[in-house]
Amino acid sequence: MAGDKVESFLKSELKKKNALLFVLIDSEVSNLEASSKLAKDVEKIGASAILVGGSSATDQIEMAQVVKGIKKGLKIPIILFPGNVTGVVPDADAILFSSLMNSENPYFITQAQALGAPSVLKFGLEPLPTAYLVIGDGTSAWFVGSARGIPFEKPKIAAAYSLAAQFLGMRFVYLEAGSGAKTNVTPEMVQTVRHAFNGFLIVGGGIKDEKTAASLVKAGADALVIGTFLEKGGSLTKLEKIAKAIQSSK
Ligand SMILES: CC(C)=CCC/C(C)=C/CC/C(C)=C/CC/C(C)=C/COP(=O)(O)OP(=O)(O)O
Ligand SMILES: O=P(O)(O)OC[C@@H](O)CO
Ligand SMILES: [Mg+2]
Repeated sequence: MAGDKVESFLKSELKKKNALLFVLIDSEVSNLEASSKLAKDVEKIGASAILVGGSSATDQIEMAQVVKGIKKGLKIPIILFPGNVTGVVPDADAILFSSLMNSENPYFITQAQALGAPSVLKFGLEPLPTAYLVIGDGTSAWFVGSARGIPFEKPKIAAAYSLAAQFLGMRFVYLEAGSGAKTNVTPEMVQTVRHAFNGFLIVGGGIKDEKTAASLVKAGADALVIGTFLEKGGSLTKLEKIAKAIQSSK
């Protein structure tokens, strides 16, 4: 079984930087060359991990090639972010081994996990046990994952799921508004979840400016995920400002 290298790395990064930037690379959107360059560039400006995945990334060969290509010369970990069993590929350092706890379809709660687990073991990936909570509706993750989205204005529901995740032994919670979401998870929800949950708190979906990033970190997020901003051609200078806001706002 893979050890706890990535989890320990993230914890030590947290001590140094107080909150972390994760960059999401969608293997379907960026080609290999662009992805490798992007991964190196964001490492330079202080990202702590690269997530690779997509809710409709079903081409396992393409995913595997992107992961292998990005890895060359990269020091920060590559963490798989699977939307299905097809998202489990070799050469990454770890995997968000997630259960979409508020899905209406048991496939996304336990079945994909059972089908994917043998490959996680075979590929030596470090599983990061993650409660993946979809907030709101209308996004790919919400639709593909058959989520009953937690309303943005119901932080207590998100906190109850996070507490349940903790009692189930999960060490990561991911509050997901969905890639390209019009509105991000609110700081109020992050704060309420922070009070209930002791582990590593990831927040993503629709984050594209320093002010929002700072407010989510102040509310208690440990890591923020940014994908669409870069997919849409957002500049690295602006991302660096967001990274600085994340790392100095607690
Ligand atoms: C642990 C294993 C093997 C599988 C987990 C399976 C689960 C819980 C899936 C959750 C549902 C789901 C579809 C999540 C998608 C997460 C994801 C990678 C989102 C980012 O991708 P998008 O950018 O939304 O994808 P598109 O670009 O395809 O819209
Ligand atoms: O693409 P964006 O909106 O940055 O969201 C990132 C991530 O939370 C999506 O799964
Ligand atoms: Mg995408």
